[in-house]
Amino acid sequence: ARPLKLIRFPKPQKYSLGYLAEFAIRNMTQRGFSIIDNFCKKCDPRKILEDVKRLQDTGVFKDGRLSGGRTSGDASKQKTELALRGDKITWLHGNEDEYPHIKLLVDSIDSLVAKFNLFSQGQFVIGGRTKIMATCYPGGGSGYIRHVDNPNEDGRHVTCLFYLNENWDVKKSGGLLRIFPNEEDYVDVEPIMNRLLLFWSDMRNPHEVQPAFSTRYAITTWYYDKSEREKAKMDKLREEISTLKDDMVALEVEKRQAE
Ligand SMILES: O=C(O)CCC(=O)Nc1cc2ccccc2cn1
Ligand SMILES: [Mn+2]
Repeated sequence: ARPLKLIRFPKPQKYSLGYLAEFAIRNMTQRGFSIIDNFCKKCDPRKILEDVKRLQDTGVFKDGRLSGGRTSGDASKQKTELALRGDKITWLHGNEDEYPHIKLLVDSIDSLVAKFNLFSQGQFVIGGRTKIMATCYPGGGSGYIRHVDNPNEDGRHVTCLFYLNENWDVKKSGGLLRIFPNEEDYVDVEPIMNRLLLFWSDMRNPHEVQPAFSTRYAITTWYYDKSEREKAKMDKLREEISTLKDDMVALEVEKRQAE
């Protein structure tokens, strides 16, 4: 694999949302991902970090790996498990008044992504998003093994990652997000304060978080493609109906046996 040169977003002037959306789509179409630095204009990103830390102090962050893989509980394997999935996460709507700066950030990302439909040439239609995920990698070598966000067409089309790490030094603290947009290349993205990273959520962008040795915060949200999401929901309903039918047959058989 060879490192791809990271295109740095030109020094931001007062770009319109329309321009940013067009820039993001153009880059994502060409390279699978796009980076917008100094994304937050209206709010101070340090205030967003304060909100996330207050949220964290309420104790709602859970081990990400518990929702994913299993932990062995075996101390010797702990280091590896930490590198595989060491994130601590919590979900929120993003409109909570107790976290006004997170709300401001989410509203600006929503407004940017809403403009994507103007430039998608019908390839996709953004319709809605998941809840907001606040994540903290507590350092100590915590990372996230290479994965694809949406490998099975669950409807998620664009991953949006907003980083909150002031003066992050990769040499000291690791924590690079490495994206593999194709078989030969990879791209290393530093999780720096006020950086918005967007990429297609499907198989086009396998990615990993390399072990972090300082506390590393981010806010993530996924935007749905309307039709993919509708189909995924329909498939889920069909699955539930067929399970209910099986249950009914089983009950019918039990009833007969009891008679
Ligand atoms: O923090 C970063 O730079 C990216 C980390 C990352 O990929 N996180 C992540 C977190 C996830 C949590 C639940 C389900 C799927 C998930 C996929 N990706
Ligand atoms: Mn991911």
